[in-house]
Amino acid sequence: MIGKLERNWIPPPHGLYISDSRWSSSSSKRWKQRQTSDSFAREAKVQGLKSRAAFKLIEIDAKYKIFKKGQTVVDLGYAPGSWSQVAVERTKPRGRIVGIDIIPAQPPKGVSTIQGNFLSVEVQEQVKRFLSDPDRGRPKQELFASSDTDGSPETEGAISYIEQEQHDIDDVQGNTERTPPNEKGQKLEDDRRIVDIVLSDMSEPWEQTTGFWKKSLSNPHIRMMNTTGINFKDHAGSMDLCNAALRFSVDTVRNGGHFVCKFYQGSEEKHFEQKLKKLFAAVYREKPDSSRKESKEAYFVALRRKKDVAMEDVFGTDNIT
Ligand SMILES: C[S@@+](CC[C@H](N)C(=O)[O-])C[C@H]1O[C@@H](n2cnc3c(N)ncnc32)[C@H](O)[C@@H]1O
Repeated sequence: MIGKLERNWIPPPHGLYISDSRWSSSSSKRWKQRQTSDSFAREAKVQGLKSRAAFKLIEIDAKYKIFKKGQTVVDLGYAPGSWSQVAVERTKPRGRIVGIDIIPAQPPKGVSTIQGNFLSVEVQEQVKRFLSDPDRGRPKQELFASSDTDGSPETEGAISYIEQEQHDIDDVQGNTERTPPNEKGQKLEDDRRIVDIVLSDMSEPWEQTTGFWKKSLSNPHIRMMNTTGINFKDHAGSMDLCNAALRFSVDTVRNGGHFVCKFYQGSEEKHFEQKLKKLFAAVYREKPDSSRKESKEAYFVALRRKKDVAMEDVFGTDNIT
């Protein structure tokens, strides 16, 4: 079903929306009503996608062409998983997709997942450890395939499995001095950053009509960022998540890699945009057609990570924790 996703996909026309975006006791009923009258939700169902959110990423990719075969993609706030589904489809056959979410969810096919609060430094470190093996989470049957029907996977600029192996041999044999000593530190730093794209759609949890979380002992929904309909609160919460995603990207995104991040509009967004511009060559704001008009959500699309930009260049010396 997901094979129907095309790069030049044209969004279906909008259905009728119920204008109240706040969540109240009767909101579940309204949500269901809205889903049935929403052409994006209907289309998602037809295409076997886990949510209508997929179309936001499809629209972004149609415009900016961020995906290529073989990429490593980190999907922050992946659940229920429609962005990851799109990423798997567009990076196959050798791409690897790592999803992180605070709530437990069934991973979409071909996606490795880690459950945890991404605002926690420990969780971020766990994700980095997972990523540090460039082979981990990559489809095995494709890794050793001699050919594939779509042509060679594009891993332009990527550290492939074979290249990584060569690095290890060079280290053992002391061959690393081929790189001039003054550039060695930067080279090692560059080699460690092996993520091609960080996606963050972190915000309110997806609607669960039946669910474990309401009964959960750890009650995870009170720890995640839930949208409230109170604009400044949603904005502040989303800026925390955006900053966590950006910090992580400084450490993990390779030169030339990309960053897509949802935010709730408000006074801090300009400052965040300036930080993005320090790390990326081009920064755009997007409000995809498939994003509900009444929602204050929008997306930053930041393209082509620049070389030689450190954490303090982006966040300043006071803000390094
Ligand atoms: C709008 S949903 C993402 C939808 C997803 N992009 C898709 O296409 O299916 C937002 C997700 O962010 C997650 N989230 C919110 N705060 C988080 C946090 N601090 N750490 C990890 N995940 C978080 C929520 O649990 C929720 O599943």
